[in-house]
Formats: sequence, structure tokens, C-alpha cells
Amino acid sequence: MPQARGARRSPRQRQNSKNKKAGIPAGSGVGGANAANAAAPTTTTTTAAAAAAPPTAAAPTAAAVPRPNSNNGEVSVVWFRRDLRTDDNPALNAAVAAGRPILPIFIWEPEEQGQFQPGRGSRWWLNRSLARLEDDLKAIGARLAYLRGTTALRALRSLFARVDVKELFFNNLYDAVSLARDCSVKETLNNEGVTVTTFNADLLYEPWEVLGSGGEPFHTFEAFWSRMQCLSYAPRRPESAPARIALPSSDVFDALREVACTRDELALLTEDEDRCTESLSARWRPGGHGARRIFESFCRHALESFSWERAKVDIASTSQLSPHMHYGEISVRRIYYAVKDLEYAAARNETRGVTALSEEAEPPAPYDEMDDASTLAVRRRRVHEDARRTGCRLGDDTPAGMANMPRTPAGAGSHHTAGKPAREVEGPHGEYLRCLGLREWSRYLSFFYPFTHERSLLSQLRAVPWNYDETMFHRWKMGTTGYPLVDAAMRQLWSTGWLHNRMRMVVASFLVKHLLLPWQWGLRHFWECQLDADLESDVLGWQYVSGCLADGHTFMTQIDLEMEARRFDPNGNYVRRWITQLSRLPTQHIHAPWLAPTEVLAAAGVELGSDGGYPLPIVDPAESKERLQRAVDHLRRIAINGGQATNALTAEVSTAPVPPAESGDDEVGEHGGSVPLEGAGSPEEMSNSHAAGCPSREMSPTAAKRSEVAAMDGIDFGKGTLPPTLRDVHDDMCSIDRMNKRKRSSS
Ligand SMILES: Cc1cc2nc3c(=O)[nH]c(=O)nc-3n(C[C@H](O)[C@H](O)[C@H](O)COP(=O)(O)OP(=O)(O)OC[C@H]3O[C@@H](n4cnc5c(N)ncnc54)[C@H](O)[C@@H]3O)c2cc1C
Repeated sequence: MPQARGARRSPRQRQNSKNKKAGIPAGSGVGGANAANAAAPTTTTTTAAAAAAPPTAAAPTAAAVPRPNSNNGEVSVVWFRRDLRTDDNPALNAAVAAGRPILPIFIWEPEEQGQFQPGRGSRWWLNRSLARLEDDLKAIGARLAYLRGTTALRALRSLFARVDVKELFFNNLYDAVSLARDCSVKETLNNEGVTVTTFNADLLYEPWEVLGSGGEPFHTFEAFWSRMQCLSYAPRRPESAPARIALPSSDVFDALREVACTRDELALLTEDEDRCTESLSARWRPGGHGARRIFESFCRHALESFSWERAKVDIASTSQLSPHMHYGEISVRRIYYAVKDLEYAAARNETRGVTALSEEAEPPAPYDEMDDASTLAVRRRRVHEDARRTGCRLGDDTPAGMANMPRTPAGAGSHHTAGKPAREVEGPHGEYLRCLGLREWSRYLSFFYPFTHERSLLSQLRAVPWNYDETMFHRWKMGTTGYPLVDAAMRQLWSTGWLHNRMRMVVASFLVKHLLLPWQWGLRHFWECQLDADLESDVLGWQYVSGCLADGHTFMTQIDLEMEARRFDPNGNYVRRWITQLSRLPTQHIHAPWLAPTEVLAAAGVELGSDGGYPLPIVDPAESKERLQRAVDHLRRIAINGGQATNALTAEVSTAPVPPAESGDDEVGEHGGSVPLEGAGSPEEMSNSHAAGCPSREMSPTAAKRSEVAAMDGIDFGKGTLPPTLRDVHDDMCSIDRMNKRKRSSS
């Protein structure tokens, strides 16, 4: 059927035309969507998607990089980024396998990271984590070199001008900033005669391994998670650290002196910052050893009760591994297999320690791998079966393409959940594995929609009439909003650099829905303070809470602060811990001190609203609801007017009330994501592309409620324009404009 003018192309069509431009035959799978391609190394192309895709031994075209004069011997360089570990580090292991002496490097290029250069908390962590990595590398005979540059490419080129580097190895990252940088590094260096090889060390599966039946990316967590668990092969097994690394010759280190510096010279923290962050050392132990210790202790004490206690904020209910995981000090595959191992042992009534964490104690039978040849054959067969089942087209079925595939087949006895629907196979630690799934999802979203750190995924949310009130923003940051739960969390964030997920959701929702401040402001503040500041997870959290995602909170619903407080801090211990002014207030008033009788306040020594006392609420709940309602009306008018923004915010008074507060059960991604998405094109087009990829699923109660409200209002706030491929990063524009153009052209 001929495509209507202006009609939206399917992801497959887009991919094919992108491939065509890059000289890749249609259906080859590059940058696209099939399991065979997923794990196979591919040649670098010009897209950001390709930045994360490992290249094959692509014949370098020209040797344009200035080569060193001295003949100091060929070396391989391993570029450490957010994989600060020697254990399960595929880039490091591949460099060892290449057989040359190895030079491990770290590059500090904050200018290149622009507004997303690491904040105070994150730099504190990085500094200490690098020190631990130095030790770990020293233990296997290697020396970490530090480079400083305005861009990573410049730093690498100045190194390559002095040292004879044959090959550069690094592990993939998926945030928008890294994707763009890595793409240019790969392309330039490959063209200049240095082979660049990259690996997956951050995820269970690469984003392009988990796609819908039409090869399109998912846009709801449930669909993604179900598909991920249905893949017919398990995530690749973690690899041990190399026993020994060959040092380059002393000439190399002499040459290095001109370009390298010490960790102190990187000046990751100013003196003032270093002083301010002293208290962090008492609580956190950055580095691989600290990560393993935390994880083991979590497995022993909290994993068992994680599924029902994880929402409690007044106890250590979660693993608190996020900063360790952000810097890759512990591999997600180690964690995954350790948890699976415990599940498996529990199912067989065995008592087992966290064996997968210890390198000496490799897990027994079910994890045992087959020899390489049979593994490859099994994997190849499974990929074809998978492709047949899901309707995916396979790319080149070359041995080179298959060699890099995950190696644990999901055969009988394996406790990977291959081939079964997600819900059926969730074991006792399913909730914890879901958290790892959310982490994967955050990278997935960032990879396929790399504009989400700036703009809402759902396009109509880009027109919110925000209340740009800096005083309110300041009070939110300082924890002086007058709402104890919010203030306690903001003070905890300020002083410890870490927050429980529930609290992140509460303060984020308060900023967006109660104060109507832009979520990007909140993200910036989080970015500066968090020890675990992680662009992909941060974006996922903020977009989820702000109503920017198809399966997140809706924009029009406010969180019920009092209910949250009573559910997750029932005794007020959390508030008392962080707001000493309120510590003597009885529990029944601790979450709403403005409602407490004067004599109770006086007895507890609480002064409300005075200098030095606890502030009165920054906004009246009723007023904030009205303001949110006006914003919703505004968005509704835009949608009804076909995208024409009107300034008369108060001209029409909607009869639809702001829906009741959301249930406290909403963890990120918990809804089941069943609201269908619709692109700017017709519903028919969409059913051919996006929706077709999502496995059918039951509608969750929240989603059903939301659809009901939307139907009453005559508008579906779950609908939006989702640019389906990376191409949209480059030509994405406000979808309202696009919608108008399309309307004009069709009329
Ligand atoms: C507004 C907002 C901002 C956030 N910003 C960040 C951030 O900058 N960095 C960050 O790591 N997490 C962020 N999160 C996600 C989540 O809050 C943290 O990952 C979690 O609280 C970390 O605690 P934990 O290690 O004890 O997690 P656990 O519950 O023990 O989970 C284990 C691991 O799974 C991953 N994980 C769990 N939940 C999520 C999630 N919702 N999204 C992504 N990964 C998850 C983390 O790596 C975590 O360490 C944010 C959430 C929200 C709502």
C-alpha cells in the first residue's frame, strides 16, 4: 500500500533507509533489531546507536593519526570509564587476550560532558573509586594512567602520538553524552588506523537485543521486561579478573610523562568541596571491595524481605548499591547470577552463600558452560528459533557474528527463565531482579530516545506552562517547604548524597505537581547532589514521576503527601532523624505540624513560621491543585486546538476535577504500562509499528483508572508522539508543530 504523504514511517523503514545511507543492505540488522546482531560485533556506522555497537575487526582505512617517533613497542590501551573494576571487565579481558602489553587509562574531560559533568557527590565518589581501581590494577601488575583533555578524542590522539597503540578497548555506555562522544572516537580512530573494540559490561543484554516482533524498541517497561525474560538465551556469564597483565616497556612510561598526570592533578574536587564531603567517608566505601561487601550483607539480611519491605524508608530496606553500580565497581551480571544462584539454592532447599560473587567459588552445575563449539551451535539455533517465533529478520549469520554471543545456553536445568512469560517465572527474588530490569530499562530508553534528558518522551507534556519561581525552587532544594516528609528527604539528600527510591519519587512529584516547577530543574539539582547521579536512571525517574512516560504517573495527579508519610514513615522516625526541630512532636502531628494545636506545638518546642523555627507550608494544597488543574486545562486546549497554544489559561473552566491522588504502591515501572501509545500519525499506522511490538497484556488497575478518567475528559493523556528511532534525535522537533503541518497538508 503506498504510504500517505507525511505519514510516519515504521521503525523498520527508518532503519533501512538509515542503513541505506550508511551503505548497509536492508535487513542486515545493523543498528536494528535482531538477536543475532545483538551480540555480534558490528562495524561502526555514523549513528549514535553505533557508538555502543562493538565493531568487528574492521579494516582501518588510513593511518592519519600522528605516530610516535620512538619505537617503544606496540601496546593495547584499555579505557576505563564507568566500569571501574578488574572483575568481569570484558574490555580488559579482551586486551589481555590480544597478547600485547596493556596500558589502562582514565580520561577526565568534564568540558565535553557539558552540563552533565559529574556533580560534587559524584566527583567525590569517582576520586575514591579511582584510588581503589589503581590498587586493583596494581595487584595484577598494571599501572593506571590519567589523561586530562577538553575532549576524550583529543586526549587519546595526543597519547597515540607518543605511544604506539595498536588497539583501543572500552566498554559501552548508553547516555546521550557518551553515545555522541564514543561515536566520534570510534569513527575517527578507526579511520586513523587504530582498531577500536567495544563491549557490553554494563547490561544484561544490549538494548538492541530486546526488541518487538517488528524489530522496534519497546516504550513501556512491562513489555520490555517481559521480552527480556523471554529471550531464549541467558545473559552472558561474568568473567573473572585477569591473573596478570603485561606492563608496557619503560619507554612507554617515559613517553607518557608528556601527556599523563596524577589523580591529584586531575583536581576532581576543590579543597572546599573536599572538606564539605568529609562526612561521606564515614558512611560509604567506594570501590569494588566496598561494593561486594554491601551486596553480600544485603543478600544476608535484606534480600529475603525485599519484596515486602523495600518501600520502607525508615530502615535499610534496599541494597544501596546504586553509586557502586553507577561507576561499575560491581558488575550487574555478578549480581544477577548471585541472586539467581540464591533463588536456585532456595528452591532445592540448599543453604548457599553468595557464591557467584567469589571468584574462587564458581557456581556449580546449572551454570556450567558447554564447550565453545557446542555453545555456539546451540546459541545459533536458538537465535534462529527466536527470530522465527518473533518474526525478526536475522542479519549475517557468520561465525564472527555469533562468536560474541552470550555463552550460557538456556537449556534444561538452567535457571535462567528463557522462553517463559515474565510473570510466570518470577522467583522469590523477582522484585529485586526487577530493579536490575529498571536499570536496564533506563539505559534502553536513553539509547533509543537519547533526547529524554532534555525533553519529555510524550510530546504534549512539552507544552506545560511551568511556574518558573526560583524562590520556591530554592526552598525545595534547602528542605524548607514546610512539608516534613519532603524537607526530611531534601535534607538527607543534601547531607548524604543518597535517597531511597520512594523519597526520590515524593520530592520529585512535589516539585512538579505541587510547585509546578520544571522537572529539568529538579534533575539538575539531583545531578549535583547525588552520589549515584546517573543520567539514564535520573531521567527515567524524573520522566516517570512527571507524567512524561506512557507507563508512568499521569501529569494531572498529585501525590498525597499525608498518605505517603503515614504509609512509609508511620512512626515519624525518618522525619525526626532529619528535622531536629520537629523531633519532639507527637507522631500524630509530625507529618502535618501546621494542623497541630498550639499547646502541642509549644510543648514540643516547635515554632511555626518564625525565623529559626520550622516553616509554614510553601503552598496551600488546594491552591496547588487548582494551579495543576489550570495547567492540565492548558494542555487539553492545546490538544483540542490541534496544537495551537493559547495564552488564555483561565478562559475555559474545565468541569473535570483533578483525579484523586495516586496510590502509594506505584514504584517506577510497576503499573504494567498498558496504556497504548499513539504516534502523531494515524492509529492504523501506529498499530503497524509501535503497538504491534508489545506483547498483549492485562490492563493494570491504575492504567484502567487512568483510561477511565481520560475517556471522561475526552482526551487520552497516555497518548503521545514517540520518535521510534535514533534518527529522531537529529530531526526531532516539537510534535505539535509536526501534527499541525500534517493536518495542514492533509486538509
Ligand atoms: C526522581 C528520581 C531520580 C532518580 N535518580 C537516580 C540516579 O541518579 N541514579 C540511580 O542510580 N538511580 C536513580 N533513581 C532510581 C532509584 O531511586 C535508585 O536507583 C535506588 O533508589 C537506589 O537505591 P538502591 O541501590 O538501594 O536500590 P535497590 O532497590 O537495592 O535496587 C538495586 C539496583 O537496581 C537499580 N535500580 C533500582 N531501582 C531503579 C530505578 N527505579 N531506576 C533505575 N535503576 C534502578 C539501581 O542500580 C539499584 O542500585 C531515581 C529515581 C527517581 C524517582
